[in-house]
Amino acid sequence: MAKKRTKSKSTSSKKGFSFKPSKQNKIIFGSLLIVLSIALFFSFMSFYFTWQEDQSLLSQFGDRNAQASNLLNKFGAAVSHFFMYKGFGLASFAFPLLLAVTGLYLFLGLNGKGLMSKWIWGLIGVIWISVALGFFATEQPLLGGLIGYEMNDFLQDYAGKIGVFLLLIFVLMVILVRLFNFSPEGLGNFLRSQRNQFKSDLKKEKDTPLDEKPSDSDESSIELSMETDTPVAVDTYTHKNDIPPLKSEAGLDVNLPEDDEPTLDLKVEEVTQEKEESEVKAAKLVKDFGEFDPKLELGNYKFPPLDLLDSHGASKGITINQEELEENKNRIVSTLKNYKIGIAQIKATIGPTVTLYEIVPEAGVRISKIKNLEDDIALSLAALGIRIIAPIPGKGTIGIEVPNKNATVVSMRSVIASNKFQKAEMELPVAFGKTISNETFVVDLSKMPHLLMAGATGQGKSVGLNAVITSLLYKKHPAEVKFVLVDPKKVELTLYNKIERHFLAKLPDSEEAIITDNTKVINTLNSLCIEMDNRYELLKLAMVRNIKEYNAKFKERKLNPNDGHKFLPYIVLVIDEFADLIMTAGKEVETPIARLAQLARAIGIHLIIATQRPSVNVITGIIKANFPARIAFRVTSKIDSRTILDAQGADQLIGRGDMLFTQGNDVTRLQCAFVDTPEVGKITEYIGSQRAYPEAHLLPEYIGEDSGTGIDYDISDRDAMFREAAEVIVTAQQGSASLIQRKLKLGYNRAGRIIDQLEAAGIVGPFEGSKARQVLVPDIYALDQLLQNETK
Ligand SMILES: Nc1ncnc2c1ncn2[C@@H]1O[C@H](COP(=O)(O)OP(=O)(O)OP(=O)(O)O)[C@@H](O)[C@H]1O
Repeated sequence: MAKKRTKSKSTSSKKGFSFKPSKQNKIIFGSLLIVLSIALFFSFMSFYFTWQEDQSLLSQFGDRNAQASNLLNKFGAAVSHFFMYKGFGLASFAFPLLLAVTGLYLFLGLNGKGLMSKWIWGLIGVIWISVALGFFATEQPLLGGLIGYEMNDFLQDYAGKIGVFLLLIFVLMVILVRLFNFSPEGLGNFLRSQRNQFKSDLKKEKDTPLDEKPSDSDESSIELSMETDTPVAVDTYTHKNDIPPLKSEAGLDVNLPEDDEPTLDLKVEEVTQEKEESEVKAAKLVKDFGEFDPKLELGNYKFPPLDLLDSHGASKGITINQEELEENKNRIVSTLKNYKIGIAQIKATIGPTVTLYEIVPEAGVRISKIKNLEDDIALSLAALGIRIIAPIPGKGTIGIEVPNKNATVVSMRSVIASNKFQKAEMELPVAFGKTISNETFVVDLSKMPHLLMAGATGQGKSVGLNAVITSLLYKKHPAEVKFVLVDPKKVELTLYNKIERHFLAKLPDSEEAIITDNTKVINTLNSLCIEMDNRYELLKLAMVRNIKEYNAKFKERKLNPNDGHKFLPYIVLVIDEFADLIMTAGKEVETPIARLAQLARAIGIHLIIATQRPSVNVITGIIKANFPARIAFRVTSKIDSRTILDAQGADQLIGRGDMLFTQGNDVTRLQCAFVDTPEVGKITEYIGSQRAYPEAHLLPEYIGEDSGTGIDYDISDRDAMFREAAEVIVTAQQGSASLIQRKLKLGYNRAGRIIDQLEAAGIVGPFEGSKARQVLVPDIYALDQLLQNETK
């Protein structure tokens, strides 16, 4: 390898600027050039002071006794005379520089590809400087040297002074364009940046005493005037006193586009480097401490055992009376015959509450005919709650569901113990119950992503909610999921108080975690909206798309808690009686619920809403549109069924946990798992008796509309949208924060603050509970008057 490398190096140097391929020779020759360049530099320097004294000695170079005043004696005097006097004057300093650069290239064994162009441009520069000095410094011919003087003279004889001047300008342009990529825009940018820097320097200078200004920058300015010849740059440079060398060099480079590029490169490198660094750091942290375990704080937490649940006599399995089966079959066949519908085949599937008779009609029978006769068939069969499915989706058969005389209870215990639930690899697995074919039905709440539950009173909603919560309690650790429970009925969810410090979330200042007061519900919903916004911000910072990816990244220790990152538990909001809430608080709850339903799925906030009044003013279009997953328990009318499911059928259910579930398209009939209040009590008792977090999970604080009453706001402190908000309120004659939110697309906090400011300004009245505030200004004209009088 090593051999290969030396070989390739030597071949590349052959192509470049090298005389001898061997490394030693290059070092020797390089050192010679460096030494020579130093000798030349000192000779040239002292030439300016000694040239007159030494001039007479030039002819006596061979005389050993003759001593020159030049620092390098006769050698120095002769060489300087040749370069400076007879040659290019001051520009000759470029030769020691070029020699030194060449020497360094050779000495360090660098690839000498660019050397040739350095020499060419160096020589062009030398000629230009010497001619320019010959042109401008006519009084001091030594500055331009003989060549500069003579060339100038020669050119002026043909082109005159102006011609030579223009020629010098043109060559300068060529040098600037070719060598420094000069362009007018670049110059513009450069001057602008210099002006800004100059301004900021001036500002700084005001703070620093004048005598601190540097005086040692002359050397650099000489060097630079030779190299770049850009007075602006030199001028600015001398004004600087604290710019690091790298920056000042870049600043002096007239080639601005090039100047931009390296900084851009540098940024990109920084980012990738940072990323790599953080990844390495994360890997090291994981190696040292293992992955982050959110459950560690309650490491000894024990999941509730199955024994806490009752089997409700379901261990016996489904008992079906053979006679009943036969009887039902015969009645179906004869009834259909009455309507002239022939049956080719009939099959029964026995479920916990209903038995499904699957019928294959004779060829030529139209399905629509059977569908139309649904009510008549039901009447003839004289059984309660017959549901006809014509045809069964995905099958060419017709289904008739007939309730069993003795329904079997589906116990929560049996569904929790089922393999399907135990092995469910879901984020939020929920075991609802059993299907008609007696299979356990498990769905992922995080995929739903929100659930609407409706049904007439006493049909099993509360049991359904308990089944959902119980499923999650059996599968999730307190660190992984938090519940926000809203219970306007005040009795249904109280049992969960015991697990407040394990599983519940609440507002910082509230005493009770379970919310029973409607005004608190509004605050909680708005607080959840803030939590949602905060979580989106975290997801954005972490560059992930959803809570699952975020938590995975956090566990891998790729997200720094010092930057505000934390493990995010799922939040499940359960509202037991939505109708009551929407009747009293109206839009104020509908808007945040709709917002949460629309946006919260990615950040792990899921809503479960139950209502016993499934009318359109409760389940509004906006709510429905955002709740694709719906459960209907038995309802009293076909209209209610349509309101919930967009299909009929819920009116034909038999109650006691008999339900229809839809997640968008198909409707599945299920028997809800039964979990009784004492069982829930035992579970919460079991969890509640274990070590808990110091307090319930705290939601972000929400400053409600009522909190700002009576506060005198300074006019200058008003929100930028104050005026627009006032116009919206006055035009609509409705003083509600949610109106401002909607019309001006503002956040809850901000709209709340604006309402307070409007109250302080006397535009709206004080907070009146669930009602909108009174608007005290009748029209826009009066508003204008009021605001004008304020500023006087
Ligand atoms: N899945 C079920 N299996 C067996 N029985 C059930 C089931 N669900 C409900 N029941 C029975 O129905 C009764 C009423 O249920 P639940 O309290 O859930 O009704 P609800 O719809 O919440 O009523 P409300 O709206 O008045 O609160 C229960 O006490 C229970 O006896």
